[in-house]
Amino acid sequence: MKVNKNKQLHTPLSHLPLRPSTQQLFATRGFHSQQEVQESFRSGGLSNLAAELGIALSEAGRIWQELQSLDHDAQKENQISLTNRRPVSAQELLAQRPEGASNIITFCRQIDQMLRGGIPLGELTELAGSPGAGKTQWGMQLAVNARLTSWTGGVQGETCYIDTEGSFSPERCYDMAKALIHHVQSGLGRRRQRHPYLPERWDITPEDILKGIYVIRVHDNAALQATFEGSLPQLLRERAQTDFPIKLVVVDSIAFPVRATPMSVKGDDVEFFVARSRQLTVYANQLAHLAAHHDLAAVAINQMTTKLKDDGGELIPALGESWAHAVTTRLILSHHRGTNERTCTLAKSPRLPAASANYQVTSAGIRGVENSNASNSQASGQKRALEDPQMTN
Ligand SMILES: Nc1ncnc2c1ncn2[C@@H]1O[C@H](COP(=O)(O)OP(=O)(O)OP(=O)(O)O)[C@@H](O)[C@H]1O
Repeated sequence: MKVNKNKQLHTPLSHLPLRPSTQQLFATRGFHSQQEVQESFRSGGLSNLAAELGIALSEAGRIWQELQSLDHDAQKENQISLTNRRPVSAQELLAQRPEGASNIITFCRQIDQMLRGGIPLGELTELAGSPGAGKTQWGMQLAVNARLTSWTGGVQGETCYIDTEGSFSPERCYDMAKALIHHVQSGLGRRRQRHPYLPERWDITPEDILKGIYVIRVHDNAALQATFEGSLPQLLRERAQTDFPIKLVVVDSIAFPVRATPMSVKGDDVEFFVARSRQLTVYANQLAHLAAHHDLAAVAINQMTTKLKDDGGELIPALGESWAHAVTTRLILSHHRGTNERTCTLAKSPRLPAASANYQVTSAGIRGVENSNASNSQASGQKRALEDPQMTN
């Protein structure tokens, strides 16, 4: 049994937001503080911790990682509390919401309804899907849509597109931008009959839209880290005071560099896994922080992986549980074989019910599928452009 050496200096494990099964394990094996767990790890790595807890190495890795992510959250909370110690009521938080659109329209009516307006600003959204589901098409379409003006229900912003796979296509973006302008322009005449204050035309070219999409190509994890810590925050600051601040950051994909680049850790696979999960938690926190601080939508594109089960395999988003916990909203894209129809499923949201809606990839970009039986949006409430059937399809 482990002896409690320095209890008074450290928060008891029972006071930490750990999973009940982890709490119980620590209690039965005589671990009372984080310090004791760290000492066990330092003296012989995960295998020592696993032996002292009487569990498998992989389980010890998971528990170690659970503790590490708490450390990171605590650091972040400390940073925040240095600048803002006053509790804020929920009513104040609601009143502090910035004016104007708070979502990036997806251009698919049913998906916008499902998400109550589109991809939310101020938080991290994950788009996960199997190869060919249209993830990159989504990333580019959102980048184009982010430029929509406030009078079309848009957020009137620019995009930073972090391309880790080399799949960003300026030609495809150009086509989408052209189609978007055409779509807005062609509906304007009719809209002006009801809303005469609207301008006669949207004075913009596809080139203007492309100029507002900043692409950062990164080839490995080190470059991604440097981007999150340097060039991305710098770009956000530079654009913040302009008429078109960055309103969307797309990482396409977050999985590729993290899964492909070996982490600089010594030891076995479990330590590698722990280092990777920790790195992902840091990325998720950085993206969430930038999203909240700059009131932008952070979109991380993720791949799918097969989880082996007794009765076969199940396709789930890659990168594991701690990443899944860190994202605010999770959307899963799937492709119906033999058709162009695809489904977007809202798999995780802190405020919306689970739902799904269909979409297709067309030459003009991502578009909705009207009257689709497969659509199952339970969400009600529409916003701005959604009230106008001209804007989404
Ligand atoms: N100009 C276009 N017109 C119509 N469909 C297109 C066009 N360009 C791409 N697509 C369709 O988009 C799909 C590929 O989308 P995308 O590259 O976004 O997939 P992905 O989910 O990112 O895949 P991966 O994980 O392999 O990168 C294909 O089905 C392709 O046919």
